[in-house]
Amino acid sequence: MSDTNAQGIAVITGASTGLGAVYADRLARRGHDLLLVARNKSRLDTVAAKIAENTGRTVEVLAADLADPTQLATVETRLRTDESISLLVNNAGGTVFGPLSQADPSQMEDLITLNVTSLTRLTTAVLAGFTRRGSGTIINLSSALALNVLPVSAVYSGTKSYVVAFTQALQQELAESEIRVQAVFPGAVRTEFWDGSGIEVSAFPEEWVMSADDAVDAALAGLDAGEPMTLLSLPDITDWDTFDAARQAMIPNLSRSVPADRYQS
Ligand SMILES: NC(=O)C1=CN([C@@H]2O[C@H](COP(=O)(O)OP(=O)(O)OC[C@H]3O[C@@H](n4cnc5c(N)ncnc54)[C@H](OP(=O)(O)O)[C@@H]3O)[C@@H](O)[C@H]2O)C=CC1
Ligand SMILES: N[C@@H](C=O)C(=O)O
Repeated sequence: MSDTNAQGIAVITGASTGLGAVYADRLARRGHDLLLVARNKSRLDTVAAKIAENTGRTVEVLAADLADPTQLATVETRLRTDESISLLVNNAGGTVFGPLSQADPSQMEDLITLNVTSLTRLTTAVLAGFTRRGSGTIINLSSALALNVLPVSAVYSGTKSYVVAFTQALQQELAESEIRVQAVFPGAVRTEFWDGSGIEVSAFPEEWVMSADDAVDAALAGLDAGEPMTLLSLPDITDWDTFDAARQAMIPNLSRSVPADRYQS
């Protein structure tokens, strides 16, 4: 699945800072031209100018709020129609941590719109061209909190679990094609993600928190190795295989004409 000396445009959402800005740098160094998406145009311009100067690649920016249907549609149209696009990183995402009983429903809805709806619509849009051209790569940012579900992460963990199921289904749908889909599970990474989230990343022990540089380099190493699921700090990836094998082992018994014995009197 390596895309070293890559061709084509890589589209990275949430590229104005954090993991997205590092993905942009690394993918440009691998030979991609870039289309960078986020809300803050001046920050995007700064990231783009630096990468263009360092790598000589063409770097375009598209300022868009992916939680806004009209602005999202503009990005979708570009993904659906630009035949040069070869890679999409669905990285833009946010969080709010706290008990759901005290949550603002509108804020939760906005989180779902960004983390789930925009990722789904952008993937659908880019797949149209990937399917026509018979190749392409999609990288979906999930989270360790898809697996480490906490009392304060009902909506965030829910959105990131969606990313896992969505990615697994797509991997099956596209298994016979040259289109690759990877889910990435970062643990805590030192970025602006934590600002205003309800949790101070500075309160975590140093050994829990990865740098954005290390996180993206590890994620791309997982991509190069052909991993469908990349759990950045998990020492043994076969732990994931064991976990997923247990899920699959249940499948033959998940739909039967009669309830399980324990539900019958
Ligand atoms: N940091 C961490 O500990 C972890 C992060 N992740 C995931 O990794 C991904 C990247 O996180 P990280 O880099 O840390 O986050 P940051 O908060 O550092 O960056 C988020 C990026 O998304 C953009 N963004 C936010 N909202 C929108 C929006 N409505 N429309 C368009 N762009 C938007 C931001 O730019 P702008 O404000 O300009 O729009 C920014 O470029 C997320 O999906 C996150 O859930 C997963 C696990 C752990
Ligand atoms: N994955 C991180 C947040 O999304 C974490 O594990 O804290």
